[in-house]
Amino acid sequence: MTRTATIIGGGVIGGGWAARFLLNGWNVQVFDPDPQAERKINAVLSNARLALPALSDVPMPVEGKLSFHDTIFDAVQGSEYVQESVSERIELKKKVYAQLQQANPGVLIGSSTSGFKASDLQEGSPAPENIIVAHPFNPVYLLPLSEVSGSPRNTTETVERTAQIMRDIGMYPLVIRKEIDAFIGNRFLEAVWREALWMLKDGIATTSEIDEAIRMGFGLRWGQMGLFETYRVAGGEAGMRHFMAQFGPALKWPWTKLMDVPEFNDELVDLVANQSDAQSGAYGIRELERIRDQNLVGFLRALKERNWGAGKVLRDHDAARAAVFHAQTDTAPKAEPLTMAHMQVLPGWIDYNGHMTESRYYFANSETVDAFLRLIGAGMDYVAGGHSYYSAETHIRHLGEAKLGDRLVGTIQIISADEKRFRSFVRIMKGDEVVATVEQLCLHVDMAAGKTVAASPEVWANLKAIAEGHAGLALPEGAGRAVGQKK
Ligand SMILES: NC(=O)C1=CN([C@@H]2O[C@H](COP(=O)(O)OP(=O)(O)OC[C@H]3O[C@@H](n4cnc5c(N)ncnc54)[C@H](O)[C@@H]3O)[C@@H](O)[C@H]2O)C=CC1
Ligand SMILES: C[N+](C)(C)CC(=O)CC(=O)[O-]
Repeated sequence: MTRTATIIGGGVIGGGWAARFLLNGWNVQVFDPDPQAERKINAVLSNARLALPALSDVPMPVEGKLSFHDTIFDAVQGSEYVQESVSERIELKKKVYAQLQQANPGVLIGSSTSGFKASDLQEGSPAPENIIVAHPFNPVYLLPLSEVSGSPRNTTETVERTAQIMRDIGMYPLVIRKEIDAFIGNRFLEAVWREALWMLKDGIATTSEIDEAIRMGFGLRWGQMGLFETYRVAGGEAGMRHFMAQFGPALKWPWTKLMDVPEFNDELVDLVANQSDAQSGAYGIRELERIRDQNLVGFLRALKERNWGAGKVLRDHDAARAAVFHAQTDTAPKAEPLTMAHMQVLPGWIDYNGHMTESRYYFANSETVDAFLRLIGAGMDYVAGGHSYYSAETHIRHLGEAKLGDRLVGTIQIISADEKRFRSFVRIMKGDEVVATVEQLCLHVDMAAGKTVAASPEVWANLKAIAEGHAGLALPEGAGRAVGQKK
């Protein structure tokens, strides 16, 4: 059954949450009194639709339904979880909770607050145990971190339930073990922000120079190793102890002005805003958001490739969603082509003609055949034992078009098989339409010897059972055809 989340406050952060829930298949019910809220959320959603699916290697869930409501009462009906993202004013947040808890007693409320502790937010509530902090980072639809911070009034179950909801939408819940203002991320960022303001105020650097110092250097390191792992490496072979011995004394040197806060006045605002306009004013905000998103997708893809940091979260989320599709594949012989793979045309699969690029048809065949090999017992364990199937010949026919977001299914029919080979006919289906067929000959090889040999008795028995099931099927139209022009 489709799950439902309520978003109260549809600004920068509420819009990002709405996109993350929707693209992960949840229905989303929004309340925001701003008449522009619907337009703004749709603008965020358009950017998110381009970015989030580009991180996925398995089909995205079917997008949930987005609805806008005139009252908090309506917006929270039938909802399993509320993400509150109204402006950072504690009285406003508490007023919203009172209305939510009256309309839907027992509903779990996560707050996006950047700094209020859960115990502050819970004050005066009849059900404080159902209010917790789930603090995200912008853009919420791409960055996985959600700082989950409860008070002693929250039960362990509530904390875990919140964390699980975050995981369900592909996030990384970092449960904060001790209640503090601003949690971990913002406590850290606030220190950096103060130092940057001091450098501007003292005329040491411009906004642009400070940004270059970050993005040309340590910012790149932080995104993949954080602070401590980075410094451990900086200690050389002696690691962290050597690093501490070398740089520990600097803690007492006047490197930072952390204890002091620059006076916040119009002069400071003008200084920062004018320099920022000069630095980045040539771009519109939505344009900057798209540039940021594309860069983040590239970084995150690189991390995913290495199964490292935030990239590991992406892989785990893919694996959880892939399990749903695996449950919809065939697991036993039958007298029909077997459904082996479910795919979705993702942004990186599109070519300059605006449709699925040709190499992805080969990929779609590989996904289908690899799943088939796992089914007959020739998966990765078998390969680790030194035997595998290699493809010897492949013929792809393009019969239709697949466009961004299309959902594809790969079916396989075994045309012939013996102990040393099989000839397969894969249909790449979009609904009932066959968009491509891929005919292939695969040979069973001894990988060390580099030659064709008979498959193990178990693998051959499984393959034979499927081939016998398909023996009565007609030779598919197009099978055995050579490449050529019709006369
Ligand atoms: N902007 C950021 O970088 C981040 C902000 N946050 C937190 O997220 C929350 C929201 O911040 P932003 O989205 O940046 O602010 P925003 O100003 O973009 O959006 C706030 C939204 O709340 C709406 N609102 C005001 N009163 C309301 C009410 N009674 N009911 C429903 N909606 C109401 C406003 O109309 C507005 O659309 C804050 O608690 C903030 O600290 C958390 C992480 C990052
Ligand atoms: C500036 N901010 C305090 C609202 C930032 C955050 O809360 C997290 C972020 O996205 O940097």
